[in-house]
Amino acid sequence: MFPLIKVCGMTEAENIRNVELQGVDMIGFIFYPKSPRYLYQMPGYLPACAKRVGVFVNETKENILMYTDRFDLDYIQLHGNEAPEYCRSLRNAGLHLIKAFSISRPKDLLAVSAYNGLCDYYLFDTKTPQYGGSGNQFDWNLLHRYNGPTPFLLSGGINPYSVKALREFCHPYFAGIDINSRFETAPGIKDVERISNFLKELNGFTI
Ligand SMILES: O=C(O)c1ccccc1NCC(=O)[C@H](O)[C@H](O)COP(=O)(O)O
Repeated sequence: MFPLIKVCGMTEAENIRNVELQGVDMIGFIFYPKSPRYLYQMPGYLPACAKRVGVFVNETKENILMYTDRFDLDYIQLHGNEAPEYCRSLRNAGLHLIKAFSISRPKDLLAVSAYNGLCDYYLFDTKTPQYGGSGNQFDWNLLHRYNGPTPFLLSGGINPYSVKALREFCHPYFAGIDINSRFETAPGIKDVERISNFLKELNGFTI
């Protein structure tokens, strides 16, 4: 099986249930009001097998704790300019963290080491003024300068045609992928068939 699969930016109950049935490992909910995938009300279904990931951008600790409690979140994904000390304080409160880093050039990886030991995963995404969900890919070769120790999710513009590149991508700390806008019929609504076909292809089945 391919490493971890996270599907991000889900909003609607039946859609969540059907995506979870594809065997994905993590499902992300975006609690950032400026995102077109903002989850503004509790869906009628939340994942029971896939881990629940709450995505936040420069959010207060108080609100993060409130959402964690309300949605029973397994991971908190920090997608803004959150400092290492802020991550430490969330970790000390018992939260499991995924810290996102926006990558467009080698120097963007310099900030990463300050977060070592504070996060369960890093998520390397494409730099965009909207913080995430750009649908654009960055140069994955830049990640060969990253030498751990935190495992990472690869993100940013992954699409149904990324299978070959993903199967060829090799890195000792590569833990999985995060998919989002390239698998949507509308913001926040995922195309289950597109995801299903993609996962079959990724795992080596022909479709
Ligand atoms: O998806 C959003 O709208 C979003 C907005 C603000 C912060 C984070 C956001 N998404 C977080 C993710 O983990 C996305 O999956 C990631 O940015 C990749 O998205 P895409 O390029 O669309 O595959």
